[in-house]
Amino acid sequence: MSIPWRSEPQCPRVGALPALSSVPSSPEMLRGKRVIVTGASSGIGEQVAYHLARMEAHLLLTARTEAKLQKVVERCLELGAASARYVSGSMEDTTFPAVVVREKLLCLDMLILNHIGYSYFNYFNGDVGQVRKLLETNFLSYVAMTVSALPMLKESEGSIVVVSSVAGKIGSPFAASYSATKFALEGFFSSLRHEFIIDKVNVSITLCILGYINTGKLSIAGASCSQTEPSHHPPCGPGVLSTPLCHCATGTPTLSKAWPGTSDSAVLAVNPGEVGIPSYGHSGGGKEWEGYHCNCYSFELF
Ligand SMILES: NC(=O)C1=CN([C@@H]2O[C@H](COP(=O)(O)OP(=O)(O)OC[C@H]3O[C@@H](n4cnc5c(N)ncnc54)[C@H](OP(=O)(O)O)[C@@H]3O)[C@@H](O)[C@H]2O)C=CC1
Ligand SMILES: CC(C)CCC[C@@H](C)[C@H]1CC[C@H]2[C@@H]3C(=O)C=C4C[C@@H](O)CC[C@]4(C)[C@H]3CC[C@]12C
Repeated sequence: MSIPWRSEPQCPRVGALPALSSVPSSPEMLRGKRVIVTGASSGIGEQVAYHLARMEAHLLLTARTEAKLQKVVERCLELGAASARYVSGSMEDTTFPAVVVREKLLCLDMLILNHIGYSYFNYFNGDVGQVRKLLETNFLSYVAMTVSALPMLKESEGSIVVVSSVAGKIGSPFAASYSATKFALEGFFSSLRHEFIIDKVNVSITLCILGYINTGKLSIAGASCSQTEPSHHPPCGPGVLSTPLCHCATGTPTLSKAWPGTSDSAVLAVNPGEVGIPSYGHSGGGKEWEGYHCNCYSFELF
């Protein structure tokens, strides 16, 4: 299996990624593209990696658990990845983002930032240290990865995909620290996108606003959800999600629509579910959420 990143003296141009919403996406669009997926050892990141593998991309996967990454890499190769390898390490380690990007590659077309550190979902317990740690993992490492990757992404006119959450758009109980990290992503990357436009930097930034996707990890203490399972109509899970997520990174916001109150097509809500979100939220331009389809639920306090 050829290693596409370091073996070539100069990065071959494999074609710029098309602007969002301009071209229908197809499996060919990512063939031969060099993509980093963070948090790829499980959940949504793992499924996105498999999807990219089927599209014959070159993959560099990261997470902490080497044994899991090894298995994911093997599966990606079986599924048709042009190449696949991993770097294990923790995004709590402030030196890790530069290690991943600068020491492991010369060329990059797409950076998919997806990992999250452990969060407890309960009343905020006053632990500032925990908030600081989560900001490091869920937010600052995204910034650091972006800074390290930007020279290569400018060269390839590539894309940055930031996986965020409904919790980064609206506050809900029991998610204060996690929510803060996702709001931070929104502020930083939306602002950066404007700067790229002003500076004519041809690197797209896509924020994916996800509702609840069942990866088997949810346990929320202190609250009961009005629905404890995600919608089964249509079936919903990380595998279902990976298709629209990859599409939104490459062209067509399938199964998605612009977030209410935004006109920027790069800000997408990607939700395969059809459960209506309660219509009390407001966003950006002050439009109501009413009619907005999202696979998530209202909380009820005990
Ligand atoms: N699932 C859902 O309902 C929703 C998810 N999202 C977003 O989707 C993305 C993926 O979520 P999901 O798949 O559920 O998450 P998972 O918990 O399933 O996966 C998290 C990934 O991040 C890795 N990871 C955890 N801690 C660290 C660390 N310190 N350094 C580096 N990597 C780490 C994990 O691997 P390892 O433990 O091996 O390091 C794993 O690969 C997240 O950004 C999340 O906010 C948004 C809305 C809803
Ligand atoms: C308007 C509000 C009532 C909406 C509330 C929506 C709530 C229920 C939704 C919005 C974002 C969702 C969480 C999320 O973003 C990421 C993860 C990580 C994953 O590993 C386990 C699931 C978890 C905790 C989701 C749980 C459900 C959350 C809090």
